[in-house]
Amino acid sequence: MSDPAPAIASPATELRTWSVWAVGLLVYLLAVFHRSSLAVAGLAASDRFGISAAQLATFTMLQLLVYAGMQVPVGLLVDRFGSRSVMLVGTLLLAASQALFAVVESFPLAIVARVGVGIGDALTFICVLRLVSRWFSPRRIPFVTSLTGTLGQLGAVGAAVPMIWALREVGWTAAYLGAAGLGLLMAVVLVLVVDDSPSARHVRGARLSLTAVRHSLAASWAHPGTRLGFWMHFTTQFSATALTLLWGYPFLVRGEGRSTETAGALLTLMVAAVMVSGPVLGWAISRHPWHRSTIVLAIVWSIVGVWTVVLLWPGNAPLWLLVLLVVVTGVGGPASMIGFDLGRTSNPSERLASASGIINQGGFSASLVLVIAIGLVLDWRTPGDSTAYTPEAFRWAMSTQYVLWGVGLLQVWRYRRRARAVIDRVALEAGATG
Ligand SMILES: N[C@@H](Cc1c[nH]cn1)C(=O)NCC(=O)O
Repeated sequence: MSDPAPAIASPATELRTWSVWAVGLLVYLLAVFHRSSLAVAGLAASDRFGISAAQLATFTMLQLLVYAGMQVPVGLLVDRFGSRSVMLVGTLLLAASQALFAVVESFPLAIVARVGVGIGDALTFICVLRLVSRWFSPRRIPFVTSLTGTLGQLGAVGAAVPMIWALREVGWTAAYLGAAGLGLLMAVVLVLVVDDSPSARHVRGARLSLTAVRHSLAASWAHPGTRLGFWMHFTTQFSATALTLLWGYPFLVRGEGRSTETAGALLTLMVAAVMVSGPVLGWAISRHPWHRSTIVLAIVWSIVGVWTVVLLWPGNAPLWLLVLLVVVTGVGGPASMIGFDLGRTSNPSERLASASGIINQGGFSASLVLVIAIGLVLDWRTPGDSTAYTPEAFRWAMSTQYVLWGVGLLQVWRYRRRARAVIDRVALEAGATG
């Protein structure tokens, strides 16, 4: 139920389409960069704000909380005001918040800045998804959507090495002001290049009233395809997100006895797995849209299987098993993008962004719950106030994932049956291939 296929005929139109996408992608990449820019600055942040490791983790949790909580309002805003306007506000807010983070020295003000980063970040991704569905033909949307999610993760890689370098060479304030400056630059490029659709600079939806909002959200949620998308997103990505945003490094070093270099290499390998599997999954679901949920179930069961072997392994898991773990878990990230495709084919164009917002909430809420649960269980299984977590404590903590997998798999299975009962397979496959 996406927009009618735009006629992508001339090379000039093709070039215009890919230019708009490239700018949208760069803005999303920058949002991921800002989101991740604190991960490598942990020690410097502790010194600057005089905070403990637990307070440092508050930054990550707060950002996730704000991001997840903003998804539905942002979806509604995008349907109402269009991608161009909302994305511009998001980019400026990200730049302003990073600039604030660059100059403040107190923990409460730093929290305000990170909340700003969370809101600005939330204003980005749904806009890019909406641009993709307006600019590309339905046949290309699943692949381009997947490519967007995948390439966007390079923002996290960009946040690692350059930020480590900048923090060391130019110091905290200049490093974060530099990051903010990139946002200003992108805002200018966005204004120059991005239009909401091939035929209009701005595409605005109907005015938002409380009743209209209620009806629109209720209609999206009532469709089993939207719910299936939500639970797919919920179930696939939390393991990878919790590892990359906070717990991967301590788990590999303290829980599995690996050196810091090996842990870093394993987490980099996870990003490589995302890069390779994203386009493959995008291609697979554009060829076999009816089997989207089967692909998701197979991936989630593989993630559960590998984690189970790692957690049951007596002593430290061997390196080959940890390699398998990060690769299979990493594939969960791009697999979550399949959820958005369910949203696209189950909702009319005018509420596509709000449906995407609902779906995007799934994975990030689950990730937030997991990040908190791991922290709580680690503290519970570690004597006193020590943060010298043992491998045994990590085994307990990582096992909390089974609750989320259990709920998610059950819901995917339930809504897959309901969605299949209402989706017209012939029309779906014709739309996807034609
Ligand atoms: N699951 C991510 C996208 C992704 C793709 N590969 C790895 N992760 C997602 O939902 N992204 C939304 C966002 O704002 O990043």
